[in-house]
Amino acid sequence: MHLLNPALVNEIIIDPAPSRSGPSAVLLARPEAIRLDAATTAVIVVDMQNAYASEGGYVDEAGFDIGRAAGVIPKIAEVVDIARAAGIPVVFLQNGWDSNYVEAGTPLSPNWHKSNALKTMRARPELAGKFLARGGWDYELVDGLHVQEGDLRVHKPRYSAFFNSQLDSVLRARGVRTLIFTGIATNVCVESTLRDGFHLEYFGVMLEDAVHHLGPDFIREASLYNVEKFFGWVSSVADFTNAVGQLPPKDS
Ligand SMILES: NC(=O)N/C=C\C(=O)O
Repeated sequence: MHLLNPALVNEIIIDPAPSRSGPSAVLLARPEAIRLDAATTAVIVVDMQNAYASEGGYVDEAGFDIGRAAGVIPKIAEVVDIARAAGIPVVFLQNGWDSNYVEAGTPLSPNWHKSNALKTMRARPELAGKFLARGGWDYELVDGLHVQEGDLRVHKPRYSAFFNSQLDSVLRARGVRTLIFTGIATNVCVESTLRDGFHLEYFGVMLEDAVHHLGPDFIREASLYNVEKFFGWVSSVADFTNAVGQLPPKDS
């Protein structure tokens, strides 16, 4: 059974899994609508850690404006709840390294030079060991977003979650084809992961009101443009809610 939005019947609808047999729904998106179902879709929550959205976390201490970051937390909570109810897997990504920063690399790694967390800790030795270390507060997910039974948690040591992590195998093992992206930062880890997903043949959809950027507002526009034009699709929490609402509840 395919539940179509009648308003879309004459529009282009991208179908990442045309041989599916179960119910599907149409997610309104730019530049085209995209068909999704619970069996081949996953929600990816990128790095919603204290580091990126809480006062006193890495990004705040490094001098970025985190004023609007907290605003995406309830949006993401909504997306995650809706996905769980429909049986769509939710993957929480967490960015960082072991507490000795071995995984962060040495001066032979560009990460050692470009990571603003590492740079800030080197510049301010009183902060050494504080940022993005597994086991620490900075690494933990923000209050308001919690891994629940049935969710997946994937650790990642670089901006793209497809490098040196289990993400690709976790997704392929479940037959996932479409990735719904939420989290921080639109222009860094979200975009990097969506781009690498494109090259691995995943269909990436960014929910524009469930992501937040690092840097000036023009970078958000640039990132959304890149996704819409070259790497995937852009949709919203309301459209995701509407589409998933057309799917049967989990175990029904
Ligand atoms: N989660 C991210 O987008 N991170 C961006 C920068 C960093 O981790 O230093």
